[in-house]
Amino acid sequence: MLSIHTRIARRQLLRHTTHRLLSRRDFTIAIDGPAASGKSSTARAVAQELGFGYIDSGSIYRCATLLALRQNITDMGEGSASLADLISHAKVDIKVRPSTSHQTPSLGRLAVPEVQVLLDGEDVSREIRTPEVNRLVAKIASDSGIRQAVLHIQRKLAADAESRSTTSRSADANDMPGGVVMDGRDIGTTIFPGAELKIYLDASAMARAIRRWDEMNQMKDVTAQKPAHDPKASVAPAAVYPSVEEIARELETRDYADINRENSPLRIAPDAVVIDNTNLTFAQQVYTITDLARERMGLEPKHSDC
Ligand SMILES: Nc1ncnc2c1ncn2[C@@H]1O[C@H](COP(=O)(O)OP(=O)(O)OP(=O)(O)O)[C@@H](O)[C@H]1O
Ligand SMILES: Nc1ccn([C@H]2C[C@H](O)[C@@H](COP(=O)(O)O)O2)c(=O)n1
Repeated sequence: MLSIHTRIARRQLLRHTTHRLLSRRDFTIAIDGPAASGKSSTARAVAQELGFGYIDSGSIYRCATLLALRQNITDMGEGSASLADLISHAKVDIKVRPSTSHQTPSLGRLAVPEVQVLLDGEDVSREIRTPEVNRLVAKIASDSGIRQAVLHIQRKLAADAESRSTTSRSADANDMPGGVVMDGRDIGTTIFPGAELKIYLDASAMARAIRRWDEMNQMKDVTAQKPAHDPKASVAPAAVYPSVEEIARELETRDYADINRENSPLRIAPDAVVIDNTNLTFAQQVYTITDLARERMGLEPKHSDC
């Protein structure tokens, strides 16, 4: 026979555990915005700060595009159904590796986890970001059959987001409900219209193009620093790296396609918080979002001074 105290303690433990289980995916943060506005770097840092899972929805469209290129499907009229079938039967996985160090000078000291994208077990993280994929992805993403297939993958990945959460939660993250941060173009409008926090991240077209250009040049520098005996170390010819103007044109073309497509176009959700980060530091934009999330979870904001 259990004592009354033991029974009360057990009941409290059960209630606490149930609350923790129920609240694992209680909080969803949707981050939408145009290309290169900082969505994925911000979403990853926010996820790590809050100990949430992270899903890069654009990478799923990129996987579909890679499949299309590999199968030579470029006509979305005829190929749509077979590509939708291919992607819906493929296993897309997004693995987050927690980071403790800053990645680039522009990001300061904030940790931005690395993300690995697996397509049927193959690491395609680099292959889905090639110029060929960049050129085709907006066309693939405008197809309604593909969007429907990707929607199911997105919701499934979110459902087991807990296994994706960054393992090194910040000091007080254990007191928080679980959650997921997903970035894309239609997360707050279509995928999770009930998300607890919706952010529309924007920046001027020139700031976005310069940041992308900087990013490419940093990668070029890293490649150049590899030892000369490494056969993979040869620096790609300069012509491979586009100018800021070319990058700006590519971003503009992609934004135009994303905003003007019929299915689930890029829109600002009516209840979204719009953050223009043209003149913000990376830390300012990340902490603005984590503090908004903390407030909505009933917790004290931590960075009201930055
Ligand atoms: N406030 C900021 N100041 C300076 N650089 C920033 C800032 N925010 C993000 N960046 C940088 O801008 C670049 C683009 O960011 P990111 O890749 O996160 O954009 P994105 O919106 O996810 O892009 P895409 O839609 O093409 O996937 C990255 O190099 C990132 O480090
Ligand atoms: N929820 C989403 C996410 C992405 N897309 C499209 C739009 C982009 O052109 C493409 C690649 O996205 P990125 O990796 O650059 O974020 O995928 C979309 O339509 N909906």
